[in-house]
Amino acid sequence: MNTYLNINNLVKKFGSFTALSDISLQINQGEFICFLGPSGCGKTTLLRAIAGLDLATSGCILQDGKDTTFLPPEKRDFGIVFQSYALFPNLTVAENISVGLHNQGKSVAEAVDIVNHWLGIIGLESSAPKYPNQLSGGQQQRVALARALALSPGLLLLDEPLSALDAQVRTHLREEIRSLQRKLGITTIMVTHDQEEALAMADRIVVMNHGVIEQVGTPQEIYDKPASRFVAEFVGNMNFIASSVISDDQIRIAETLLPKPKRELTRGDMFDLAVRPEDIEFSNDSQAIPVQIKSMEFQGTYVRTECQLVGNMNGSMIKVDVPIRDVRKLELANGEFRRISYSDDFSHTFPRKNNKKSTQAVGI
Ligand SMILES: Nc1ncnc2c1ncn2[C@@H]1O[C@H](COP(=O)(O)OP(=O)(O)OP(=O)(O)O)[C@@H](O)[C@H]1O
Repeated sequence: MNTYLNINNLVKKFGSFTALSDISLQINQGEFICFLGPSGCGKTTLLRAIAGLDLATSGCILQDGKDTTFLPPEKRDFGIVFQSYALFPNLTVAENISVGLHNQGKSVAEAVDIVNHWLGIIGLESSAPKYPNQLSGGQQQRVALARALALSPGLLLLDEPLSALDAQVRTHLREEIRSLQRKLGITTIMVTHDQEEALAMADRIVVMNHGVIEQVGTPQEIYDKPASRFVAEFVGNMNFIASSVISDDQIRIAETLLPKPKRELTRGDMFDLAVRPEDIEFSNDSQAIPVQIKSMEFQGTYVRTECQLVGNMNGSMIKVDVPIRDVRKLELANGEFRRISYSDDFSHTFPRKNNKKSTQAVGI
């Protein structure tokens, strides 16, 4: 695959504060990449460095083989869409889309053709003479997208483009953006703090925290094989169950002894066993872990139960998601004592956060 954007050892400082610390990342031609992370992790700063809106302190950025690290934005080849629609309020929809085209030296006739083409793609042909304040948020964001794409950039940058929209419009527009991006084959980077959005849209997700990259991977890799405790905590739901290694082949969770996972764990280690709620099941196996069901919440396609480990009644809850068709078979009820099990293939181990000697279960 061709690398389109090559970011090497990028550092960005604001005074003495390091917003980006030694970021290296390769993005392939045509990929849809999401920068995902909590507020303040540096994702917008990285996007702005790529756009030239904030210059990097050190490191380099190559776009299509050309060093763009210190080029001003107007010398770079990208289109950008911001969270706030950033349309010119005094220009019509058609004029908003054509602004950059005139700057690019297109004739009036060429610009009209291009504008009509994009109005057709975003389904707003009849809105050409309207002003931005006569459009809904979703429509304005479509116009902003058309304006960015009308210039045929090599790179599309999207800075939380959906976060100001209501849930239904957001889901609809994310499908539209993704299918348009696939059709055009344009390399795209989207900043988001919404993990669902990233999991649904991205070819690869770059998970960031405190100015560093924690993990780069496909949505499935990020979800199934979180590379760090931070990723495991940030993406999806995860139980962290306090465990300890008591012998060469056994671990202990509360009062239950279980086979030791086939991982680098040695006798005496205290660790958290991380398991997603959907990867735990209620089991009739007498070796499984005894719990008491403390709450049940109907969630449509599944029921989320919160369970407490028997023998550790002060510990935090373990969440178990039961598919609705199993709920009927299992006849679960609040307050009941049951057993739960998990598979080693769908569990992870992380060093105990506050490495105290304890058998308390830590749920999220
Ligand atoms: N111009 C600036 N001057 C000083 N500090 C800044 C500046 N811009 C960003 N920062 C700091 O750099 C860090 C990263 O900011 P950034 O906007 O990249 O975060 P983010 O991950 O995009 O968060 P959010 O989702 O809240 O926008 C933050 O701590 C922020 O306060």
